[in-house]
Amino acid sequence: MVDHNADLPMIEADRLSKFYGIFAASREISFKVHRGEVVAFLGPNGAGKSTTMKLLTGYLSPSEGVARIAGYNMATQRLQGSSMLGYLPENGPLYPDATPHSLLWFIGEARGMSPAKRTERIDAVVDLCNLHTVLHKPISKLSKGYKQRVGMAQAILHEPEVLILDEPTSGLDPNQIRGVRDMIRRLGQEKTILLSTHIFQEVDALATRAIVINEGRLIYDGSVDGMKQPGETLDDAFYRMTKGVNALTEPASEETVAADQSD
Ligand SMILES: Nc1ncnc2c1ncn2[C@@H]1O[C@H](COP(=O)(O)OP(=O)(O)OP(=O)(O)O)[C@@H](O)[C@H]1O
Repeated sequence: MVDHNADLPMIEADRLSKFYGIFAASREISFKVHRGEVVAFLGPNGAGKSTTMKLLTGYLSPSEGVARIAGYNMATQRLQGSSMLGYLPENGPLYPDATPHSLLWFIGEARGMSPAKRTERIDAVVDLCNLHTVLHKPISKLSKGYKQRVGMAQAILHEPEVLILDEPTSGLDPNQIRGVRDMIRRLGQEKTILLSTHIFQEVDALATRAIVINEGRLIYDGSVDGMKQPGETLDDAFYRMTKGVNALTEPASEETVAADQSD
């Protein structure tokens, strides 16, 4: 039985690790996100953000550690945890042959909603995500922006308290980015949200707290402003913390490499 008190973390990574052979995609990641927080999940390409999000949602099983959503262990109580959770995966919704309407209908059914409730909720998310014009087109034929909106619609269909959003604005045009950001801002007034992004403007606009991972390990968990040293932008702070991993810069000089290895 889960104790639903106000202090219960809505998202909890408890020493989560995922190994592929000897490679650790994430290693002993621990953090808690409390009700009403909007937290940015940052890290260079390949840092382990999507892996950690998949572990938290129960989509992947951890090699070690426990993922909890609203106190439910996602390995042993996944159904209960999933009922509280909406997840936008990195590559948007699957089922390319479905239409947004048939996908939402199917997901509503799978989540145990009555036909009347399904109709009511589909109408609501179609309005919220502005899907009217594409409702009966195959998802495979939709633009990236519309696919992403269908992904958001399926994530919020059952009015979950917790949202895990993996790069919700990636590949969108500036107007679509603004629309998705506005939606996240509105949802953030009521929900607990963990969102990964590479757009620092988005971090400043939406989140008050940031969790940074690099090479599978958690390297920062604190306020967004606390990441920055005096005079630094968020961009500078991220570069310093992750040492320019994956940055498209000139190869480091031997001196720099030697200095890097000494710490
Ligand atoms: N199934 C798998 N088998 C082997 N390695 C994997 C597998 N899935 C992910 N990885 C590796 O784990 C590491 C972390 O990947 P992950 O997708 O979690 O990174 P990410 O931080 O989300 O990156 P991005 O910003 O590019 O989306 C990468 O090096 C990736 O190649």
